[in-house]
Amino acid sequence: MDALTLSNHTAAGPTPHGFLRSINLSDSKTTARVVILLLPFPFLLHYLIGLALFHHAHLRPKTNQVPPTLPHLIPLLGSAIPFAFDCANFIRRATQYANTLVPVRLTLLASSIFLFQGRRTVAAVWKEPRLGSPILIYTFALQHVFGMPARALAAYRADNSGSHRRPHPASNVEERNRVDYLTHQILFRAFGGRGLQVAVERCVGILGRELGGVVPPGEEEWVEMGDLGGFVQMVLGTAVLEGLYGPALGRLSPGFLGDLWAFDRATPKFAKLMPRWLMPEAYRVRGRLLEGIRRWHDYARQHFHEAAVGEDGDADPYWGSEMVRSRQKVLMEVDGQDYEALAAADLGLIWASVTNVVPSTLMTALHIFRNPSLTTRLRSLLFSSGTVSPTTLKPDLTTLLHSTPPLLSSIYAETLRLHLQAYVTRSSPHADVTVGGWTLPRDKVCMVNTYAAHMDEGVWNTRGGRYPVGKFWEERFLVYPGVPGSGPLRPDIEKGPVKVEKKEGATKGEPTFSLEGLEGAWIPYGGGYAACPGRHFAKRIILYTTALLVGGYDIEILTDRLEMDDSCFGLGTQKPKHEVPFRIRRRKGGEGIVG
Ligand code: HEM
Repeated sequence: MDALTLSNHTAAGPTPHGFLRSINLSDSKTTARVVILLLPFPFLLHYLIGLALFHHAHLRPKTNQVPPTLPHLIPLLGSAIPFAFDCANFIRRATQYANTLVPVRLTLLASSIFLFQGRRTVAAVWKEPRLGSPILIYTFALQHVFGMPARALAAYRADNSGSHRRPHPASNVEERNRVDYLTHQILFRAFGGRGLQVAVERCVGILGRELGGVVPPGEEEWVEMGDLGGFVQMVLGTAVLEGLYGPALGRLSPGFLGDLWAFDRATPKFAKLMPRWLMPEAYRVRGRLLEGIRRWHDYARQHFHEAAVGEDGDADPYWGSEMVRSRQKVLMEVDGQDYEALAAADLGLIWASVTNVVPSTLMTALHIFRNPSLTTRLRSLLFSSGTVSPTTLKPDLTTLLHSTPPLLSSIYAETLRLHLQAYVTRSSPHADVTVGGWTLPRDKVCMVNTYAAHMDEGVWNTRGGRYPVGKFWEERFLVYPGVPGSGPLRPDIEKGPVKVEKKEGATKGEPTFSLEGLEGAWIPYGGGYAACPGRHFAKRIILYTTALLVGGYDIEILTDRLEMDDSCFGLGTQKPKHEVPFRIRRRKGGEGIVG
């Protein structure tokens, strides 16, 4: 008889004591088997207790409770593996309870973070001024992704004064060390008002020049190319980089833009703290980028003079813009900063300003040009609305902003909804904070995931499942007058008091673009005081580039294949997994007037 077979049976079966007595523990093989059999029990027990607490918290919620912990098997490891490696699926599963998006606490390698999801909860996070600072994630990124030296990080870590003009009353950080507030002010000036206008004008001018280099004016032959992604990265990437940071950076380091895209692909690995020996090439690329920025800074320090500032009152050929000049002055006053630290800070800014707007434009264009009838329809609207001139075939920036065809606005919003996969991070360094009926403990990390919000079937209108949340639908954000059930929100949910943007293009009988009721639901740029400072710039660049390509060029996509790459989940805009071959030619002026 096997040593595990029970010897002490009762009428009702073996007793537990009999079971244990019956095991022949002197047999080491048997002991090992027993240990192996019993090993999962503590983990299972831990999981079951977690599960019970999790359900209890949702079924009998207390006012302002801390979000419950997602049950997990292994205590210290927690949900770290699916969080890091099965990101998109895990986030969707972890934030759902009874088909509703809910906040949840995740255990990750002995620490914990809080995911705050659900459109009303997210809207409440945006409105809470104590959650207005992203300094925590900013510091993490500067250290682990952008390579800022430790001596310079101390000032960022110490800054608990917040992003607002008035420092938090419990903070005693000196004014010149308020790096969070000071850098935000510079960004607000650069990407708001006049700063925004001249920056966009510079970028679109360079975009025209770059396109002309690929498809020369006057030529109407098709040019075939291997990858639309590479093409947009090159022409629009150059336009944004040079428009914001000036011509010297790229001239002194000709491989800079290529390295920036290689670095972008490696950012998830840097964020997961992968060491140098596991990805030496990525570290080399980052080293080259930092060296290129230092070279540019040195050159600008030597050559800049006030008279070099151009007619727009902003650009100069050395630093590139007022934004960069101001950052140099302000950051050099902060404790512990030096030229190396400033290079890392600028790598962060350059990465943020190029690597989302370019793939977002690419995906907008790709969705349009993959669908020839959509291209024709949009082209016709661009000409009939006066957005694109029928003679030059170029968009007019002012008209584009004031009378964007609602279809183009809807395509833009739908592209960002479908492809934005970013974590937006907040914390409250001084006190616990209650938002939307949930409490975030002091100094804990609160994250909002844009993908979870954008895939929320409880919020988005799918016209009864005809247009699933995971598929592109160009009309999702259009409201048709007199058509019940049109518009981005599910018809059966309350819009609530929130209104993000006025409807555009309201002409009798025609559809209008609407973001009504979507605060906390459509969040590609984050939200609240710390929302992406480059969002107005990004919107203008995406709309302008799309209108320029649709109005002035024919583009044929030479493949039906479109799979998306999730490897940068959490860090920004999705890109296609494969190359997208295409051909492009200029259209003839005057031909564009359709319908
Ligand atoms: C489609 C394009 C873009 C998307 C989807 C996007 C998205 C985001 C998101 C989600 C955040 C976090 C916001 C938050 O914490 O609430 C962010 C932050 C930021 N974005 Fe953008 N962004 C885009 C383009 C740009 C551009 C063009 C610039 C600069 C010109 C820019 C500069 C920044 C900066 C500097 C931050 C960090 C701000 C801080 O320190 O708080 N972004 N962006």
